[in-house]
Amino acid sequence: MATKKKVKSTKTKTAKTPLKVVLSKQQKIILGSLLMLVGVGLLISFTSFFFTWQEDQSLIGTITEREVEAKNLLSKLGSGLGHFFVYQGFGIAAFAIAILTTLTGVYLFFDYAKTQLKKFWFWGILLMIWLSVFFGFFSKTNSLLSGVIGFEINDWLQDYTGLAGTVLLMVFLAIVYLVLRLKLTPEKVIAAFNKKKSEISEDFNKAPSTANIDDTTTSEISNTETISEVKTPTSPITTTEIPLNESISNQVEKISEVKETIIDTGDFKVEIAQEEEVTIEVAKIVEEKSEKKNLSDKLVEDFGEFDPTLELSNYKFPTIDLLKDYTAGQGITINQEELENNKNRIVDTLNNYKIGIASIKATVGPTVTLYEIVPDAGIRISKIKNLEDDIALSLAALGIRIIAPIPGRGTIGIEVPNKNPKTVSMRSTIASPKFQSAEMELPLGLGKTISNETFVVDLAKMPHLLMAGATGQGKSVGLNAILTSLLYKKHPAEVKFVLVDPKKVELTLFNKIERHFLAKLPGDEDAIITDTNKVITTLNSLCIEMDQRYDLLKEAYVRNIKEYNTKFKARKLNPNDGHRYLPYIVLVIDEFADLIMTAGKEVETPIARLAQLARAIGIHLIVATQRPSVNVITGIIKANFPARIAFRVTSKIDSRTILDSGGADQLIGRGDMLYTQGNDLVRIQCAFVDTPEVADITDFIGSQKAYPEALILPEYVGEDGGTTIDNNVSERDKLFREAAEVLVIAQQGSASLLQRKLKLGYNRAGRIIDQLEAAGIVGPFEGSKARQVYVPTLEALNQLFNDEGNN
Ligand SMILES: Nc1ncnc2c1ncn2[C@@H]1O[C@H](COP(=O)(O)OP(=O)(O)OP(=O)(O)O)[C@@H](O)[C@H]1O
Repeated sequence: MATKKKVKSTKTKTAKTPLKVVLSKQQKIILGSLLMLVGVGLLISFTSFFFTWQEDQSLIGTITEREVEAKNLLSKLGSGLGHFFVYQGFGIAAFAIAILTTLTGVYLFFDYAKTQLKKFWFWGILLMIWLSVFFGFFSKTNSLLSGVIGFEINDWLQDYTGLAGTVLLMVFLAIVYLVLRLKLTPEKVIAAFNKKKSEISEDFNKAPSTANIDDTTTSEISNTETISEVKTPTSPITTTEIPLNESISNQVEKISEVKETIIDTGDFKVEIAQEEEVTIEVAKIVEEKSEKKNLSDKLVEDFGEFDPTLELSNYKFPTIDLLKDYTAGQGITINQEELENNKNRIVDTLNNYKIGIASIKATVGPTVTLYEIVPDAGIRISKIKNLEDDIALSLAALGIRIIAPIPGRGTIGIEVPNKNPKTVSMRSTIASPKFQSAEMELPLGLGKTISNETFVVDLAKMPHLLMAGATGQGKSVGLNAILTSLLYKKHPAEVKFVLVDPKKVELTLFNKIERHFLAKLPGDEDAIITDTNKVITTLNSLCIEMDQRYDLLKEAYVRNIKEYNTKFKARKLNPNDGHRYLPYIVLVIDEFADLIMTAGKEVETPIARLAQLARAIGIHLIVATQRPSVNVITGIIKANFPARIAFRVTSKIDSRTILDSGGADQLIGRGDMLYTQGNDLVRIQCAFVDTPEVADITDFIGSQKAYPEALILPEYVGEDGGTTIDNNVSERDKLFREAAEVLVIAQQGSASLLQRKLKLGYNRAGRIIDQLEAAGIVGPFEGSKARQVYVPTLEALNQLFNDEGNN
């Protein structure tokens, strides 16, 4: 329950951009020492005031004059402070102010958690007021005891409730204090009282009882050892043994005098010490207090929750004015004439096909207007759907989309593009309350829906996003809008990007925030990956990171990154055991088609693995492609990317590949897009963020203090660890060179190709392939796929052999 509450509170904390003043370590030390000295100064001046106030009294009013001499140890300042806090204020209780100020200084100086300090101040001030009122009873004998405030409150209370009433009220307040502050309960008081009582009675009884016991031991039998030595075959000896161990002695309140008892055994007499009138009073069992606070709670109390943002605690989120307002403050304007015309054309067209309309309603969006039609009873929906092209023709507009029926509304929607589409600026999306108050892990402000609502989705819930769109339709702008959203909402400690940009131009601006927001491979210079081979290494490295994160989650007994981080923040996971705060990792791949074409399975396999498993551990994928064909967006990729964005594509087939339905081919471009998360399609006008704006944002972030380096991903050592065969030229097969030429020409490192072309047996071909690998001509074994050929042309191969010959 308690943890639940905590989670909630941290949630709200992260949702709002923090505004609290955070002091640096140096500032804390300076302020702390200043407060400590002020506190000590107050202590000196108050103490001194008690001895000198009468002499200094005459100075009041003239205290600002330099010639005047005060007796207080802190001179006029001390006398003034004493007069203000002690005489005019709270009397002797004013010392609380001096003590609390000193304490505050100590807390700041040593950077202790502030929660305890707040409690000290709260209770300290209350106690001070109570004491000054209490001393008000005695202020007639000494006016300094209560100060003016204490006296006045006491006097006021006595006027209204009389002396008895005031005393009762003060007693009540004292009880409240004792119960709430010192957690005193009647049981505790009684237990303490009983303990004291038993201690006293024990002390009291000790002297005579020991004397008696001594007597008996010296006489005959006094302990069990001696009794066991006594052989008593016939009649058993009744012995009363009282183990006087410590715990019982505490509980036994009263043991009366011990006296000698004589037991007749027949043969001889045994005298044992026996206590007379043993009355055992068992003290009330005091429930052992169960320790409510474990180590983590104590750590949190002392140091506060772990704050991942502490290292960059002065980090400033980008300001809204870095973004341009493309609407120039204007919202959507409704063109009544256009609406009327479109409505008439729709009605006429449908009437031509004998479809009557019961009602029609228009919702004007930034780029399209939705006309919702309720057809007359008995009209088949498929009939309207089939008329899509005819309606489009009669409206003479590109990008008509018919939604029949609109899910959950029971109407038929016809989306008609506006004559003057409006740009939705990123600024309005970021500034919208919906985005600002979004309590999401990774909120993305994508743009505005047809009903002009800002559309915000959580990438963490998607959990991966596939984007497609023909060239120039707004894909890059969309990617920038996504990255901008995250930059406006997330601290560098909370999210890291892995950017793959084969086009080498789209994402370069983000290089400036490398040490804030990017992750890269160990030893790499650039964080933004443009080379296909590096993409493979990066993806595999992310798979290792994923596996490591799963191990951490398993050890922490949690199911996902959110629970893990909450537990880590509550200091329940020990960093010495390898636990660390886990930032979200967002992998962005622009131009996925290029990658699949060049690296195929090598890219597809780790992507599919990440997409399948990475959601729980906070790695999310955004994959964009120009060519949404089935050999790029394969079944396995599609199955793991339920969230998809389609900008305008060129054919219905492409639309089906990306969305599993048509529609994307009917869009009008320029950021007009369809979004689906597995069920409904939502038409959105993507927020527009231009390159200069992105540059301003990255400049703004890049100019701030950063981490020493980008987040370093785990090292991935590929299977190309080298073959066991030495690159020994003399031991090479006679057909080595020919084989190399065959493979370089075919650009395919397969043994079966050699078998066919050179008419070799399987074993010999395999051996030659190994030798070629050792020589660095072909890549390592890659399962069912042919090995890569590292030498691109025959010229290069000749060069390689020449170099070898020269060495
Ligand atoms: N949301 C939008 N609002 C208004 N205009 C847009 C929007 N998105 C894109 N555009 C316009 O379309 C142009 C091309 O967009 P963008 O560069 O994003 O296309 P693209 O799909 O990434 O193209 P390519 O695949 O060739 O890189 C932009 O320069 C801009 O003028």
